[in-house]
Amino acid sequence: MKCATVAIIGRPSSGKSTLLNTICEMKVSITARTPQTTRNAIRGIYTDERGQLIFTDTPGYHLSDKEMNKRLQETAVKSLEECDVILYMLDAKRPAGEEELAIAAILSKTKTPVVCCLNKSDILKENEIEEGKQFLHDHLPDSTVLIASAKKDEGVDEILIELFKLAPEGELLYPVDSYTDQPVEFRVSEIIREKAINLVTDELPHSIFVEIPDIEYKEAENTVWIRAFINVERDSQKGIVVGKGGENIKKIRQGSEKEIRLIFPGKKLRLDLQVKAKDKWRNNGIVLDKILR
Ligand SMILES: Nc1nc2c(ncn2[C@@H]2O[C@H](COP(=O)(O)OP(=O)(O)OP(=O)(O)O)[C@@H](O)[C@H]2O)c(=O)[nH]1
Repeated sequence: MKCATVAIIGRPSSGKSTLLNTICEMKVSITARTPQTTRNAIRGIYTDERGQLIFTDTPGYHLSDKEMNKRLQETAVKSLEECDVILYMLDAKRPAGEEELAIAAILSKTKTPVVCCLNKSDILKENEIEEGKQFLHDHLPDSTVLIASAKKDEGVDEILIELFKLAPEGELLYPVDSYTDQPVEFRVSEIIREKAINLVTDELPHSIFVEIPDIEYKEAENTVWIRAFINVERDSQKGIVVGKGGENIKKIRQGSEKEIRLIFPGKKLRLDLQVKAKDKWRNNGIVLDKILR
């Protein structure tokens, strides 16, 4: 049996969450059109007859001094030091800039083996593939390079083959039917956050975080009752999330309920959603500690 922890790293929007979801066949990490939507080191677990791969989805590596971005980088680097294999995702559609060089520089210094994946093959042109390969050859000559489309599930089996090749021998760390070890509150909050930011993506994608103060199972009614707060930074932003006549919040609720039900099969669901303003939570250490666990 093989068992490995795999850290997925890459620039924002390179497709890390999409790949994790394709591999784990269940929503474990939110995906969005806006970069930097992944804030935590999230785990997805893949198990088959070869063994188990435990994935950490690092936040998109992003160069900036702001406290939030600094924390995101710390989380990313920490996951690299603790894992058995690194899976480096590149979106070769975008030219390699300063951020890509910074990631490659960090990876070239680690002793952990690196598998590189040129992602979005479904939309890549031949010259973009060649440029991506050249970049990796120049900066990470010892790493394996694969080409895949996380979205279309093409080349993903080859990624698994390579990861298992590099995985050390070991017993399974999680039961065979697990696909994540995230607490239920966190998964629920991420589903709601995804629905919210995808609706108000241009106005305030990074101003939103979701808190779940209560999840209760009422046995007599066979109902899971969830209370959730969608927090924004200013009072004036509340209306954007709620939408005209409540249309946005309705869509957020409906979209979220559909996915949250999958977490509680056979049970009824009641989701109470409230939008609140939490002043400048992005520069608030206590709030950051809470959401960047
Ligand atoms: N065409 C195409 N689009 C993809 C592919 N993989 C991901 N995308 C899209 O790229 C965007 C970003 O994908 P994510 O999976 O959220 O990217 P990420 O690397 O997790 O982003 P962060 O959380 O910001 O670090 C989404 O719109 C995805 O649908 C792919 O293989 N092909």
